[in-house]
Amino acid sequence: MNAQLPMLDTSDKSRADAGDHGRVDTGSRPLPTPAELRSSLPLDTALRSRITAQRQAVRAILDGRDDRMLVVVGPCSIHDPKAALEYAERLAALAERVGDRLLLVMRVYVEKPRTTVGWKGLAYDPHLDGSDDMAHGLALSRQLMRDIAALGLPVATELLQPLAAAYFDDLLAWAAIGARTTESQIHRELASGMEAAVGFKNGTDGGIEVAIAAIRAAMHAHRHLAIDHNGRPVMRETHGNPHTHLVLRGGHDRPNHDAGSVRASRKALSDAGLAARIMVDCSHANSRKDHRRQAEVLLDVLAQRLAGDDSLVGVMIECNLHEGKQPLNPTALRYGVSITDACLGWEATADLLERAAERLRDRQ
Ligand SMILES: O=C[C@H](O)[C@H](O)COP(=O)(O)O
Ligand SMILES: C=C(OP(=O)(O)O)C(=O)O
Repeated sequence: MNAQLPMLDTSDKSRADAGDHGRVDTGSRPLPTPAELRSSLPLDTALRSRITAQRQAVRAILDGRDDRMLVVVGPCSIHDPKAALEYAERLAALAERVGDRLLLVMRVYVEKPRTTVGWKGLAYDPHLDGSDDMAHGLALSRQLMRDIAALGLPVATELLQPLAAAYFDDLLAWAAIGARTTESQIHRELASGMEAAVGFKNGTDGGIEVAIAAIRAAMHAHRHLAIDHNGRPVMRETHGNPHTHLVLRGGHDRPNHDAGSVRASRKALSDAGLAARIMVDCSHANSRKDHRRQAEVLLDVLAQRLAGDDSLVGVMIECNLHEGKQPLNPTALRYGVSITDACLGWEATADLLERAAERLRDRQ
């Protein structure tokens, strides 16, 4: 019990020492703490209240107190803050036009999970060149989310690296835990401490059981290991998040937005004693990775909703200023085009959402 612990050597030299497999850990670069970044990019009282109101609006839809549909829409990933802000300005104007029937929340995805390897997002590699200037990436991400929230648009993101969440989670109205991390206890703990509502994607194989288990886990209070805003390790206590839900994204090229799959998901939720609230991701395996098919998926979900399925509380759409995707070549990038998954273009999405709002109005 009283054994002497070795003194910790935190010098760069120690970090660069060779491991026993003969390879070197190439070192580390210090980053600002979340507290430091938050104080250099603070939220004023008006913005704080606005974000509280945005979160309440999302929760009201999930609780069935507001019969509008939640629409999480925006680029697959953000790589150019200027284009993202132009997108946000257009979306904020559209949100006003359809706001009686749809609550638009912008995807501001700054962390990307990769199937194997690839560019990991603005927060990690903002110069898109492998230099991984994370201090700049985290600051850019926070600043962009703050600018978008200030436009009046609720902000959504995928929470991937739990350590990154504290840099921007005070700005979020909605968050996703992705298909590759829904089964992770660490992400369930993270979701259990979030103020924002959290959607859990079904697994990449299409299985919804992992998401249902995740919802149950995140509803509970947890104690877990974490780093506080000042960078200190802490035992964190979470309160449990009552505003979580299932996101159907299909799996292995098999969609799961059809009425049969939605019915089966509703039953599985109810068998687990959970509220039937489902969002359909119109992209990924539901579109069979063909971005144009997102329109068909959305119209199918809308038809189910109009036929009386109120468990369908929301949809997700991957959309950018311009359609499609492009390879990541930092010296030859087309403005407003995705460098990760292919997206619908702005006009097609705006038209689709105007039509969706119109149909929902007709039902009233
Ligand atoms: O939504 C984005 C992608 O589908 C996800 O990040 C996986 O990307 P990858 O298969 O290209 O790595
Ligand atoms: C990575 C994403 O989705 P999924 O986790 O469903 O693959 C995404 O929505 O960007």
